[in-house]
Amino acid sequence: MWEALREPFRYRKPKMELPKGGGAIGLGVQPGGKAKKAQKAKDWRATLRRVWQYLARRKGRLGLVLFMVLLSSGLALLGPYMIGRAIDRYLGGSGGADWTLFLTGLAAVYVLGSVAGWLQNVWMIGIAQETVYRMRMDLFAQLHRLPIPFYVKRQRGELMSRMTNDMDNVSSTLNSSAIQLFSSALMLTGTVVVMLLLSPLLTLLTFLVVPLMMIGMRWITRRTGVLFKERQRNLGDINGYIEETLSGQRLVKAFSQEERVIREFGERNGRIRHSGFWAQSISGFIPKVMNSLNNLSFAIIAGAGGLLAIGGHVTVGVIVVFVEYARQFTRPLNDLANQWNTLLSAIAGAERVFEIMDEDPETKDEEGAKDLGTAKGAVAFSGVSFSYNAGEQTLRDISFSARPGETIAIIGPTGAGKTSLIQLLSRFYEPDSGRITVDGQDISEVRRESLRSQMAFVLQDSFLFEGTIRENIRYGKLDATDEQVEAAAKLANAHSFIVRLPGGYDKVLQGDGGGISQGQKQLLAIARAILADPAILVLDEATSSIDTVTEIKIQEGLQRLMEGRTSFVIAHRLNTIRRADRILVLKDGRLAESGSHEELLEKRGLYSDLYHGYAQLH
Ligand SMILES: Nc1ncnc2c1ncn2[C@@H]1O[C@H](COP(=O)(O)OP(=O)(O)OP(=O)(O)O)[C@@H](O)[C@H]1O
Repeated sequence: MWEALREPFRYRKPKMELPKGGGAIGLGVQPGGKAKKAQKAKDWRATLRRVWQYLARRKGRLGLVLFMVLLSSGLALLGPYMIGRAIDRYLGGSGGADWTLFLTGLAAVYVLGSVAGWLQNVWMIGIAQETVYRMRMDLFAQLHRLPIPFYVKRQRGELMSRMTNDMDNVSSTLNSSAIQLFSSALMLTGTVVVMLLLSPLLTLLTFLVVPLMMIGMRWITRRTGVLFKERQRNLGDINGYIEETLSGQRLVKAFSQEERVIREFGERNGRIRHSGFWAQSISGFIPKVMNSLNNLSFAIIAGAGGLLAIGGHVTVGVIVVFVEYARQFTRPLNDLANQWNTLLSAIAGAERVFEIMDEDPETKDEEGAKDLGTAKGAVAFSGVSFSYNAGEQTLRDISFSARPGETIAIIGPTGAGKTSLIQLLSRFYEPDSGRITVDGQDISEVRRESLRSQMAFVLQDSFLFEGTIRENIRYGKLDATDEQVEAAAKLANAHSFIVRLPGGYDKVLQGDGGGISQGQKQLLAIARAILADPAILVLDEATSSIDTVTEIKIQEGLQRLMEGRTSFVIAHRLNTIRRADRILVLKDGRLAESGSHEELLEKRGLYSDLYHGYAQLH
């Protein structure tokens, strides 16, 4: 029974999976010898240095904060000293006349100390917020500069966790812990100096407890450092899982996987509970250990101080000052230990943020890359080969050309490379060899943005943002007037369904087009592409069945969209294929055949087989 109750809380040494490219922060319980430890230390120092680069942008303000820290620490040392001196003077019989002055002075010291502490906090929060603001901006910008392959490998939720949880960790540490650490270190030094000046012997005796404190703290932080880092990673993991299962909600329901999903979530949740429990519980020891050792130091001061006072080596005032200072030096030590953990988890967060910032962004446009300008739409592939992973060629030696305004249908069995071909044209990926040109210009020599601005995509699953229908269509051309938006919607055959919706063009769509049908989503995507008015169009024809009326509307809308533009259609409908100026038949990454419908039928090759097979099915 007891074992069963204990089980969820049993401490298991965490598995050390260090994040890619990062490294554990310093306190070193991980295996790996000296070299690894040195590397880790270097890693966390490098992380701190990078955070410092952000902080350093507000050097002036930071200087003011440091001044306030100095002032408040100095005043905190002065208070007890004044009390000790007053006691000695009183006991020595010289008190009396200047008590009012003394009390006023003491009050001034404490009030001023509080004001300085408050200012230091407010200013530091300002600096921290600005730092986190800049880091968040940089991270978000970087996320939008990263290439598509990066996203293929990552879970969206896990990335979002870096943007939220990890940034929050950095933020809260900068807000308070960082400056508290500094102020604690300062207080500690100041206290020791004054204590030594007052009585070196009593100082030494008081400090007998320090090695014990150090050992206790080190024991604790060695464990919690790893656990905090693990908790952070577990949080990222669970966020990824939540995002994935919520996005795939239909799939989960369709395959009745709810129970399994809940169970798997439970396992992840359990890991967070486990690391969170141990990290918090072990770090919760710190104040207890410190308190006990603090009491021990009081006892030493009282006992040894009493003996020294009887022997005439110190005054009672000095003992009072020591008692106060003992409290003051254990508090910063306590703070140091507590803040150290927060700092560790912030460093872990910052490391995860910088890890993304260090990812290679989309290969930069070549030096001197040109603007494509307004394209006519002549597209040519010559000898293009491509692989996602080294050694596994996805496209081999593809060559074809399309004149402006032509419709090119791309067909072929699943996995033949149709989508990959389109991805190369839009430079989501770069070919291993060969050349792709638009209007005779090698697309690797033009600015990506100028290339993509000449293209529009209508994919099977067109994405709609949360916002009004009008805003969603306008995404194709942000400066379009309301009239232009409506004209595009009319051409796309979307107008009639939009005006029938409550709110019409101002109806707010929930996330990804919730609240409208699949066919309606496609009509909106077509309207968006019409408004963008691109020279080159990429269409991925829907394979899902849509009712005949909507289907006819979509076909009409698409025909209008394709007029006068070079269109690449991953085609599934016979009508589209037959009407195309050229058909590219892909098989196993090769261009098996190309030509018009009639030409290819005459060849009696792969296309003819596919066509007849398809025609029989329909
Ligand atoms: N991101 C990726 N990383 C590695 N391999 C990939 C990736 N995307 C696709 N592939 C592989 O490349 C090959 C071609 O895929 P592609 O998506 O281009 O085929 P497709 O003809 O569009 O297929 P479908 O008709 O099923 O959409 C497939 O074998 C696929 O497994």
